[in-house]
Amino acid sequence: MLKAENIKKEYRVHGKSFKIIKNINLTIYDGDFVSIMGPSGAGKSTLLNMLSTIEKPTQGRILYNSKDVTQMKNKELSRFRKDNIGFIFQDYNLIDSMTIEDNIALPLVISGERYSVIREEVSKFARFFGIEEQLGKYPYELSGGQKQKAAAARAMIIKPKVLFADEPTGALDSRSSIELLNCLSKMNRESEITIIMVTHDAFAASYSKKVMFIKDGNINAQIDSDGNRKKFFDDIMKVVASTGGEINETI
Ligand SMILES: Nc1ncnc2c1ncn2[C@@H]1O[C@H](COP(=O)(O)OP(=O)(O)OP(=O)(O)O)[C@@H](O)[C@H]1O
Repeated sequence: MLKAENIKKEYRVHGKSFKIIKNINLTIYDGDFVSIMGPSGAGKSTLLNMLSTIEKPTQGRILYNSKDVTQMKNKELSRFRKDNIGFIFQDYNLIDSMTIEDNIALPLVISGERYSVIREEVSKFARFFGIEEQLGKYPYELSGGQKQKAAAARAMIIKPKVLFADEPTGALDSRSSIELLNCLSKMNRESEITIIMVTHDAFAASYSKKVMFIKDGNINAQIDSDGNRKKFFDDIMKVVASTGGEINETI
């Protein structure tokens, strides 16, 4: 279980302070799939970065099964991330000079896994994401959708407990978005990995089980899916309309 208690984030720019996250409390249960939505500049990525331990809150606690990650020192935090957390970003963050196979394998190479295990795991995840044909290629030879699937395979190969995704479909066309969202949703169902995703896109959010809306640094609404994706999409759009939202409604 992941809990944020009274978290606040303030940035100081040229001596002026900006309160980006004002006071957020939330609980995310194991196996959940949560989207964070809200207008541009609302603090979605800032919240995601704090939940994923990339940034520390100015105040408040973030607890993973009662363990406060805001108190961890660098070494402990690195180990914690390596064992528990996966990331996918809008711009893939693949290493251009390495093949897709080597990109996906990288976390296991770093952790000193045996070569035979690495090969087996890479082909398992490449199969899951439907990119076996791309393993020998370099990132520039792939489409955006294929690159994002490779990035997702690389994030998943260490079997994280929580996968954080910041606008993972932001640069993808609708077909690639659907394929990626189907993979994420399947992974969430089958391996019970918790997924926390920032998105502008109500269609992408409709694949999750819960949407938290943030506005002006606070959570101002939260809705749950009853399993019917189309109905959930309509529910999301209603909240977006009522809170006045700047949110995409692709498809
Ligand atoms: N390191 C930083 N230093 C100063 N200000 C920052 C920093 N990171 C973010 N901000 C500011 O915090 C605010 C929220 O940024 P954030 O990226 O969390 O918003 P967002 O909701 O994810 O927006 P978008 O949808 O446009 O990506 C913005 O005004 C941004 O300029």
